[in-house]
Amino acid sequence: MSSATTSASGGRPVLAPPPDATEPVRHPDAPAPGTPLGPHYDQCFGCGDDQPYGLHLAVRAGEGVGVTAEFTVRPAHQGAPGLAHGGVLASALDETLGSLNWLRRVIAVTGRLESDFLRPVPVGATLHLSARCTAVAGRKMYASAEGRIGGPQGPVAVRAQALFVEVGVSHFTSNGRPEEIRAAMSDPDQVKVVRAFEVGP
Ligand SMILES: CCCCCCCCCCCCCC(=O)SCCNC(=O)CCNC(=O)[C@H](O)C(C)(C)COP(=O)(O)OP(=O)(O)OC[C@H]1O[C@@H](n2cnc3c(N)ncnc32)[C@H](O)[C@@H]1OP(=O)(O)O
Repeated sequence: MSSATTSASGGRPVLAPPPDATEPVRHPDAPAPGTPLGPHYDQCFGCGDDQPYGLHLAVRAGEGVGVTAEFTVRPAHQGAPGLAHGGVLASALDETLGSLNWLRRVIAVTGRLESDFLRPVPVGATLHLSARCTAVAGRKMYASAEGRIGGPQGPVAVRAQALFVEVGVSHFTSNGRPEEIRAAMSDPDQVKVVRAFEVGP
């Protein structure tokens, strides 16, 4: 196995939780299963309503620390003629996985995302996504996701494993552009402000 996919100690794959990892805990105030989470930021490429070429991913809370989502591939998302671009599919997986943090009420960003592309996804197809948090170790959250085509029980077209790392609000306020931060903080939808600046996706 290459050094890119193994840890420095013991040869454990970097996306395998360490032995002291714990079960993920759903926050008591997490939305009930089936509740749409809505966009966390209107300009988000993954879920924002104000991104004309964005994915407009519709994520719903699932059981435990799990979510489901749908993404319909549009012509703007092509790589090969008539087929979704792999980077766009990885974005859909990333956004779905990132939404898990809202159920834990933790601010976290993607540290590592490993994707498998198993079947081509045509324009017009709807990708039925599901993601779940598998373990937590300190600031690290381990999670996996898959996307099926032809229906929620259809064949798996894409899947991913990911590591998210908990960060403070300063991750955004120190690194993001001030104009976007100001605009997002003045959003009259205070739930969105809390998600963007106190919790994340
Ligand atoms: C303005 C609006 C705001 C909106 C907010 C909503 C969010 C929206 C997002 C929505 C979109 C969806 C989501 C998105 O797209 S989020 C956007 C994409 N992600 C990023 O931009 C993150 C960029 N990276 C960083 O900022 C830093 O590298 C982070 C914060 C990740 C870590 O740097 P930091 O200095 O803080 O911590 P550390 O280096 O001590 O690491 C801590 C631990 O983690 C382990 N580790 C780290 N990296 C990796 C790796 N690659 N593989 C394996 N392990 C890794 C590391 O070994 C260590 O483990 P241990 O030694 O403790 O055992």
